Amino acid sequence: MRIDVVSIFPEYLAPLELSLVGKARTAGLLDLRVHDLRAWTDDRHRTVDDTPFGGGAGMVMRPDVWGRALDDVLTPDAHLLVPSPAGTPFTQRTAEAWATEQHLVVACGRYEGIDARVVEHYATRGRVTEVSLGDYVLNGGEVAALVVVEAVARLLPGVVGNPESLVEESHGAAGLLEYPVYTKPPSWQGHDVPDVLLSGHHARIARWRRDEALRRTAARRPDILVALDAVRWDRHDLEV
Ligand SMILES: Nc1ncccc1[N+](=O)[O-]
Repeated sequence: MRIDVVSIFPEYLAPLELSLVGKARTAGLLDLRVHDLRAWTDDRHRTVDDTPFGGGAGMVMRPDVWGRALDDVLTPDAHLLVPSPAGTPFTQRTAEAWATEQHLVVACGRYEGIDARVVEHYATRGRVTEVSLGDYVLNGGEVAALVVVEAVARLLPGVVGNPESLVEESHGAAGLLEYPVYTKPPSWQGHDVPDVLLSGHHARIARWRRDEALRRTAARRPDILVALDAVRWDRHDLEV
């Protein structure tokens, strides 16, 4: 998979050189390219923004600079992603879908955003998705780019050492939150590991883990339970 990220702060994406994503790149599983949007400016001051039509505070990123950048970076099968608080929510399901793509291009906007005609124009030529991490305002799309790249890259075959570890996760296939995890020592600061986990009784352990996932999800994310109408569970299991 190839991922291009375009930003006026390319150094913001430096953490992607590290760890998991770094390994994926050296293993040739991920071709990640980070670009400085200012490389496509056409003036001495390397200007990327201007005042908004219709007035209002802040600045808007110019369509012509983004157009030259995206014309260079996009390929016919690319999916253009534009992080924005006005985007559609990014979830594990989104990450799974995008992990099967050939080419993702992330356009990181700053200021008040990118001139709307950029999304409009490229939507006529290929797939474009305005995507949101959540209902809060960041100063730009770079943090979202880091999140999207990590969430997608870790799903690429061969990137995570043990694919099994991708299975039992929060927001995994069942959509529930993950159960609590423990390791040695069996007792720490007066807190003991639940006995069932030391029992070696796999069926009971699996049941306990499922119950804990349901309990946590009901307590912290009832919205997920409501959405998971397909989940077969009895309320009495939850004892909540
Ligand atoms: N929440 C956001 N704020 C600014 C830019 C991008 C954002 N996002 O969620 O992708």
